Amino acid sequence: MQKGQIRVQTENIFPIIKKFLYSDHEIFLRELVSNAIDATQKLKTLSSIGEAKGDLNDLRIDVVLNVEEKTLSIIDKGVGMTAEEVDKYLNQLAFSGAEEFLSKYKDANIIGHFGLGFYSAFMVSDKVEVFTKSFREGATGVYWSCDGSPEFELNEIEKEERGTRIVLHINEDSAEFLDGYRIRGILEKFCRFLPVPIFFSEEGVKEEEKDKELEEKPINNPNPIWVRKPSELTTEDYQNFYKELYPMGETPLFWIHLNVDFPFNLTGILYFPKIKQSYEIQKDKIQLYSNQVFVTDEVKDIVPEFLMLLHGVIDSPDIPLNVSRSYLQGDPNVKKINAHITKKVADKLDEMFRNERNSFEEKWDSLGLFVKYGMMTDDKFLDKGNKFLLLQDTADKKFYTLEEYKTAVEAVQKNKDGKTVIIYTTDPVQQDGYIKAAQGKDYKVVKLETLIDNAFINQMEMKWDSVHFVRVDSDIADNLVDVQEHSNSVLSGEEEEKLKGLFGFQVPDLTLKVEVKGLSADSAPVIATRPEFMRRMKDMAGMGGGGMSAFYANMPDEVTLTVNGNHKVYQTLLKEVDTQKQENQIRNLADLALLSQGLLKGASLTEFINRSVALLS
Ligand SMILES: Nc1ncnc2c1ncn2[C@@H]1O[C@H](COP(=O)(O)OP(=O)(O)OP(=O)(O)O)[C@@H](O)[C@H]1O
Repeated sequence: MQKGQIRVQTENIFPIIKKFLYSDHEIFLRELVSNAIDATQKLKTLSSIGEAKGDLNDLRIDVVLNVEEKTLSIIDKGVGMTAEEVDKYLNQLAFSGAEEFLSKYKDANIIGHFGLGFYSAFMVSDKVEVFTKSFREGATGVYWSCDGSPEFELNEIEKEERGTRIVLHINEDSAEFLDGYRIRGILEKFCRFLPVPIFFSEEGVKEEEKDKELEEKPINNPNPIWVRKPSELTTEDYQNFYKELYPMGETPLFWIHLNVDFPFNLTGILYFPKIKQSYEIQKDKIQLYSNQVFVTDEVKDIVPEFLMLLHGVIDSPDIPLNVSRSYLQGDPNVKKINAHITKKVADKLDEMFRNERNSFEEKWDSLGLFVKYGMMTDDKFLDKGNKFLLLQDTADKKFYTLEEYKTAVEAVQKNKDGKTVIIYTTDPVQQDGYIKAAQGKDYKVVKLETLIDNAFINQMEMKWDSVHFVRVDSDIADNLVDVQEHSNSVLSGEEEEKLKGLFGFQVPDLTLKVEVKGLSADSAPVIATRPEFMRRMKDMAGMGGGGMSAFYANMPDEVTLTVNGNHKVYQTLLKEVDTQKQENQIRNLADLALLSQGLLKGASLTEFINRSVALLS
């Protein structure tokens, strides 16, 4: 028997490990199962090149909980360790056999790197025992144990089977890990796609209390599709895998299979979900793996912000397992991964747009959100997105790219500064009257009706210097492209002034501006419009935008009432001798216009109804 001291610089590293190594204690299980996986994978590699002799038999990993003895064991049939190896790898903290193995056998898929994972066992254990036997011919069994002090015990034992059994004597503070549901839950979280079948069972439990069927089923799917070649996979495979990840999810729109091996390693599948309403968006749906070990579902920093809306998995051994935010942000690989994913997604969208435009257009309702969000937040994506961003016309529902729209409206929607005026509606139903008026002038009114569009419009006006956006109800149709100075009103100057005076009343919570214009006789008698700038600011404030918009949040809505002097109703109204009746009729005309803007509410609306009834009787 050999006795000795764990060789580390600090006198006693264990308190440090317990406290600081990992904030989440449950990851000890991830670390130990990962080691068991590594040991098994090493054996496969060595066997494939003839360095390990004999049958591999059924390679599996067992996690066994014994509540009576308060132990949790992790058992593998991998390479095992000789006494020298135990001394080298377990007695020297931060000495990793994985690094050594990797430098010798380049392509092996090994999880460990740092030589620290094993020690995480001491976060939850009073004592750790290792029973191991190397695959090497003539090897004998080795026993190692350590009770959390820097002293360890190492001796030879009889052991029949090749491989390693790690027995953790769970400490009092960690009693939560003596619960079968908890352990199964942790395994399902971290080990769901590990490459060797893992089984969980309980000892010391009455036979009839056991769920035999569950114990006979592996915890994991050792062969997830992201590690397979895209050419071997069918649409069904991708859809089934999506179901496996998100059992409640609807069939995704499409997916991108990532597969990079230079300058970093990355595989994965990103799914585009169907989105009906932007408020349904769920972030934190992408899962991050490192060699099939689950790391986190908080992929911020690795995946560009706008792609957090996607679902799926990313697997990269180049992302460290014990991720910490500050580490990730500074990591050059992470930056490259981020840029690569953006490029891949942009290329895929571009390819779909060019090759299957119809189906791209069908998906635009969901896709538009990603594309717009991406164009706003990532300039590289903006460059590509400019080519496949779509604007849908309200009249014939046809889709236009920006360039196509510019060409189509060139003759009528260029303003005096040479900019294309994009006329949009945020609500085709509510703004129907305004849309009809604009269409009467051959304008193409496009739909920009999602939550993100407000911000998108603001940003694109800064990024695209040749366009200007106006909402269809921001002015009378005549003024949407360029403000018309002259007005061919049939009214005299005096009559116009009188009319303006009649409309000079106050409405609570609104700032009204009145102008009299000579519009065509069949246009409405009064049109209420909301100036673009003010409305945008208020919309932004409404969505929680800060800065300048916050200033406008508490200001009253600004509305322009354009009185159509050419409408025949004024011929009689101006001559009306009953001033009360005249006033009521004028108020009603104004209220009808406000109603069309959805701005007539509360007491003003009640008054309008009462006045209308009175006018009828
Ligand atoms: N179940 C096992 N079978 C065989 N060897 C093992 C086993 N567990 C640990 N080892 C050996 O001990 C070494 C140290 O393990 P440890 O978990 O501390 O570090 P690591 O896996 O190399 O890196 P990481 O800190 O990233 O997990 C391993 O590299 C491996 O050589």
